[in-house]
Amino acid sequence: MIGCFVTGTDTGVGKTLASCALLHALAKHHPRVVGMKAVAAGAEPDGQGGWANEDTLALRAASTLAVPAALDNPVLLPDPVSPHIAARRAGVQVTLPPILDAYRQLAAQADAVVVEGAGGWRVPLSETLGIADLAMALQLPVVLVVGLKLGCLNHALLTAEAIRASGLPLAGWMASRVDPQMLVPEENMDWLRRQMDAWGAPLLADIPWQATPDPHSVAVTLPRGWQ
Ligand SMILES: Nc1ncnc2c1ncn2[C@@H]1O[C@H](COP(=O)(O)OP(=O)(O)OP(=O)(O)O)[C@@H](O)[C@H]1O
Ligand SMILES: C[C@H](N)[C@H](N)CCCCCC(=O)O
Ligand SMILES: [Mg+2]
Repeated sequence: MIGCFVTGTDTGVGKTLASCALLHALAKHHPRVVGMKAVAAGAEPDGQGGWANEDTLALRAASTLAVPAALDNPVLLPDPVSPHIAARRAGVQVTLPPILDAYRQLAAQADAVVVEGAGGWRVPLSETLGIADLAMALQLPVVLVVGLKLGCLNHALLTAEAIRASGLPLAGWMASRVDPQMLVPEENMDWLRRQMDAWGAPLLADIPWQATPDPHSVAVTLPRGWQ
């Protein structure tokens, strides 16, 4: 069973796009791939009389294994805010055991599981629990998505350092060119690439700015081993 945990330098940097691309790529050689949005903050009508999170729906569309919502999105919080606040507002205490149980059930059925975090590495899930704790409990290699924009160099290095401190392997990183107006993007990429190389983290994808995000077009660019 292949698994990874996708984190980012921030919220809104392209983790969902990157996770869907990983699923499409892995599906080329692994018949049963599934995405997991362990903790989702924000829900929309699902068109079937219920509620669903848009990241969960995107991951589901990129998965080849259909599973109950309790497995691919064990925690769904209505408000699109930090999960610890969304949970408090919903009267929910986010704890690890139900999430780990859902992950184990997915891992038992799938050849590959891609778990998308929420926001960045240190986002709180409760007063005592955070995204990093979840990644450590899952014991998965981490893929870091860097939203390429002014400020991302600092965020990328801080996040890489924190992942290293957690003891989890940093399997690689992806750049997502979220700001088409960014000045000197290649110079930023060059510095990031050298820093991440020094961390032993290869660049897995350089995702161009896409007016309509297309995970299939990213999947075909991933290195061997991921597809
Ligand atoms: N390379 C890109 N080009 C253009 N738009 C992008 C790119 N990457 C991400 N986006 C857009 O930026 C927005 C945020 O991306 P996305 O939802 O993947 O972020 P995220 O990191 O998954 O955030 P969250 O913490 O909410 O899960 C989306 O509208 C997405 O389509
Ligand atoms: C609601 C949003 N789309 C994400 N799922 C959650 C982002 C939490 C960010 C918290 C923070 O770092 O300030
Ligand atoms: Mg997302």
